[in-house]
Amino acid sequence: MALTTKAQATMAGPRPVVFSGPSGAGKSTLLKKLIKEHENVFGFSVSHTTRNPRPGEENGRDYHYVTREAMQAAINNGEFIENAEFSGNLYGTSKAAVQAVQAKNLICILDIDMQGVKNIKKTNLNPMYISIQPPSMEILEKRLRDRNTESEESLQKRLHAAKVDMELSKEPGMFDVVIVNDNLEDAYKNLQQALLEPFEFAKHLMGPSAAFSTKLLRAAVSKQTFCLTEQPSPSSGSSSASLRRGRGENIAGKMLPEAAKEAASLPWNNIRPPHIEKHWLSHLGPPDLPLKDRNLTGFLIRDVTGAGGAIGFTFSWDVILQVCQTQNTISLFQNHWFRLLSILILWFKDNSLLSILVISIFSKC
Ligand SMILES: Nc1nc2c(ncn2[C@@H]2O[C@H](COP(=O)(O)OP(=O)(O)O)[C@@H](O)[C@H]2O)c(=O)[nH]1
Ligand SMILES: Nc1ncnc2c1ncn2[C@@H]1O[C@H](COP(=O)(O)OP(=O)(O)O)[C@@H](O)[C@H]1O
Repeated sequence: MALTTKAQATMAGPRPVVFSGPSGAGKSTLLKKLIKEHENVFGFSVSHTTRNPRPGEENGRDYHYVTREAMQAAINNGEFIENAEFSGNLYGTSKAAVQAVQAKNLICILDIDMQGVKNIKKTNLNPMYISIQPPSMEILEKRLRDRNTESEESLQKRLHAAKVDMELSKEPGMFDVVIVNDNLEDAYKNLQQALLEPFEFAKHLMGPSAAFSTKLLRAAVSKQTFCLTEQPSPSSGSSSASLRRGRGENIAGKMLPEAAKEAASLPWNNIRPPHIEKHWLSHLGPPDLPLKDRNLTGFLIRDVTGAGGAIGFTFSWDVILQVCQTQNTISLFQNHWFRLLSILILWFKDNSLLSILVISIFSKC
């Protein structure tokens, strides 16, 4: 057995995660906790701002604190992915800030306001969007007052912006996940669930190989499409063969042999919690969605067929099967010649384009 994913060539790194929500909703509180607990997985995109640092904030860690002139010059120079005016100050995400996180192969977390969300949607960053909302305006105001960081004027501006934000965030499709931060523990649990569910499953599958799981988590969170297989079988020989050919470097690198060993020793029943399976399958889109309209940017593959080792292949046999099942072309795969042809192609050519071509041609049959 093996687990693998492969990113589409156009993806620069793991898929980022955007956090937005009214000032005082609890974004920083939740983000700091998340990043602290998973520092090998998530990295914070340090924005630029013209506002003054608050006590305890650090230049370069919380924000890059700059003058309006310097920031405007950098914006004019094309150094920013997005920027916005909020409560009388400029804020912006520089290209360098995101690149710095992605260069470490971490999932980049952005904390931006609603204007930022709208502007990011016009870029090709393709993040997951999470909205953190307060339980009510009254509670938001109390938290902002208790935080004791704002003047009355700044507080009023934030409360005004919060009303607009809370309305806009209800727009369908604006966010992938909305978390109401009432009880902090519950909100954090929900956040973890949204981000880490694939990871939990992977951990369950992979056992205690933390380093591998971490890599898998990154892969899992950043890919939009996951494929599950039908029939587990305890074959891991083919995977190690692929490994020996040095094809396992993509996500798991040197940890793969260890992971494969662990996985081989796991019992085969009881490894697919149904709710997680449903969650993953939902990423494939509705069954009648044509292949070309699916957001097939990557796969998490369980190689259970013994048909060539999923490691290193963009599309293993089971993935093709899964994709085609959703397209009702399953009968195709009952054709032994086609099976043989696809296995041969996958075995000899680690070439995703060719696989896509084969799938496309045959799925139209
Ligand atoms: N568009 C955009 N908004 C940002 C950026 N950095 C921070 N913000 C937003 O600016 C707003 C004010 O942030 P801040 O002054 O730290 O106050 P706080 O949210 O009350 O802690 C928040 O809604 C942040 O999400 C950025 O780079 N771009
Ligand atoms: N669930 C919660 N219950 C009570 N207080 C909270 C909760 N979440 C955050 N806070 C507090 O509310 C204030 C605003 O949170 P913060 O993380 O600074 O919000 P944001 O980053 O969205 O502006 C902080 O003082 C924080 O300690």
